[in-house]
Amino acid sequence: MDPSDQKLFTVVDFVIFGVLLAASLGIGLYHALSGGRQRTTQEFLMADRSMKCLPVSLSLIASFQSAVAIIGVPAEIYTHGTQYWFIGCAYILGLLIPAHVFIPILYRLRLSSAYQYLELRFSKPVRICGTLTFIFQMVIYMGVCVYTPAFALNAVTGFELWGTVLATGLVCTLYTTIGGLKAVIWTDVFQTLVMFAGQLAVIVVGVQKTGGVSEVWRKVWEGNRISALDLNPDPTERHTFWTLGVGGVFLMLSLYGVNQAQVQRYLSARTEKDAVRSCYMVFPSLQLALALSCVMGLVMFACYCGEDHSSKLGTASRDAMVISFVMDMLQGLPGLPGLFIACLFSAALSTISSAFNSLATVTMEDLIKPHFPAMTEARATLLSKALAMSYGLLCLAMAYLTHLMGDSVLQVALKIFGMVGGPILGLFCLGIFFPWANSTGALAGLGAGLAVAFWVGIGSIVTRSSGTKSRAQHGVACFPTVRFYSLSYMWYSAFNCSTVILIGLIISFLTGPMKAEDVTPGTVYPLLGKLLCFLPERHKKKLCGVTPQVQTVRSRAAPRIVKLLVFPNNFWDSPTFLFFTRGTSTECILVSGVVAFAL
Ligand SMILES: CC(C)(CO)[C@@H](O)C(=O)NCCC(=O)O
Ligand code: NA
Repeated sequence: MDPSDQKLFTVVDFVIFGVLLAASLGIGLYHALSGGRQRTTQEFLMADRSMKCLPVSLSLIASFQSAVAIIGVPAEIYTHGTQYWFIGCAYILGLLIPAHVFIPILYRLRLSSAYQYLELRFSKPVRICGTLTFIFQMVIYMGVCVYTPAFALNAVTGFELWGTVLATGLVCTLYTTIGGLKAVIWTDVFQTLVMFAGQLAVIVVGVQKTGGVSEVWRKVWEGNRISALDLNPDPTERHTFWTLGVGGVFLMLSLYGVNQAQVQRYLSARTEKDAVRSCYMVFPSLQLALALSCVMGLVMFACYCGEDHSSKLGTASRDAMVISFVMDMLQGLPGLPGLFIACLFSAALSTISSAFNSLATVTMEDLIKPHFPAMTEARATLLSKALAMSYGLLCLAMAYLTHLMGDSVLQVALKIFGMVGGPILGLFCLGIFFPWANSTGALAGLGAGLAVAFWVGIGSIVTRSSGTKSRAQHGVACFPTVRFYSLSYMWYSAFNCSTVILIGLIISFLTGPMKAEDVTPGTVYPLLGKLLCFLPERHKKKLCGVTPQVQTVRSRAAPRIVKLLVFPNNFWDSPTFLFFTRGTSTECILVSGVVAFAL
């Protein structure tokens, strides 16, 4: 560290940063020594399925709100104005659909890994392909997450880059390995609060130094940074209402609907109601997080008036400029630079800890356990801990790979979500909404989805064109493929998800669609049945695969044989009813057993 930094960071700052690390480790240690002492995989990976909704909801926000968002969003607003803020519109459907479609289905199946669903609905190979795709996504993403704060800090303050990466990775690995999911969730709660506090501090000080709210407003208004709703339908336009508000819904679904890191949190909730409620509670907090990042970008603009400070920093990165702005603002206010660094690292730690734990879970549940059904619980837990630790170390290696990429970090992260998360979302949608889809279709769909995703994604990197077109270039005639490569990255999730569904359905129909009675009960959401509620009952049954199965069982109440009509996919209409006929009368029982009455 050179001498100028010693002015920037006082003892108080180092203490605050130290407290963050110590508190995170302390929470890890507490959960290693309390409760069941992390001796079962149920506790280590599922937090004993006993979490209440408040910690779960704060933890849900923390998973995908990393230093990438803290630095990347202000950099985006500073450069391009507030258009990105409209992604907040996508949070509505992006959280309502997970709460009312994905959570009920996944929670009621009592899964441990989201990808178990794929085996129940399709087959084992689909589950394994889904799991491998998820691992690929999270491993690349966590590299970006651990690298970003270290890189930005290094560019501005001269903190040793690889030392910072190593420290973050190791601290996180340690508390994740000893404390399990409980520690991950409770550190998330603490870290989310630190994250909000740090951003708020920068904004308050920044507004004050720029001369008050009205002055900030005047400058960003005159500087043309307040964007009107852009309704341009062109899919190559990087940020418009359609790319953000509609494409963003698919991005949100891939993160909040089917990503293991989030699904694991829903499954760790005490009850389904807690899981749904926590998903609802994400909405205001995520809006707050978005607003804080956007306002920080505006304050930065008001302060610098759009000047290009990158030459001063010796780096062309807008991301590093955000840190330099923050340090400018907070200089001479003991404690605040430390709080902001703590905020940055809180965001990063809470994301990579979720990644480590979810990766350990899927590797254990989807790849290892099925092959060793006789494994003892003690050994399985030990192995899970070893996995969490190995992914921690792998994360360090991935940080090095990110180092070689070099793009706006926000764009890199959102591209990964779209390119790899989009096809996984497609796989789940195929299973949940289309009862005819079969296993061959799912595999072909996933393969095609990933192939197209990488074709467009890599094409855009090579031709440097993903939605980077400016208005001046509109008239330029391009080759159709180049235009294809310039698809806005905000459409990646929707586009890749649709490819999987389309190819999946075509192949399913060619190879013989799934019959209603072969679909595992509880794995399909009768979407068509809900949409076509005006149709007569028997047509609806055909369309959404709710033909009752006739099962003959011996009832305990009446020891003779009764016929049981089970509506396999109609479980959605909770509470679930079982109809059974006895002689000429039909009886209906509420499965929960609270009410039983004769029809
Ligand atoms: C995931 C969203 C889009 C939700 O607003 C946002 O948190 C975001 O832009 N995240 C970027 C990725 C990251 O922060 O690691
Ligand atoms: Na985070």
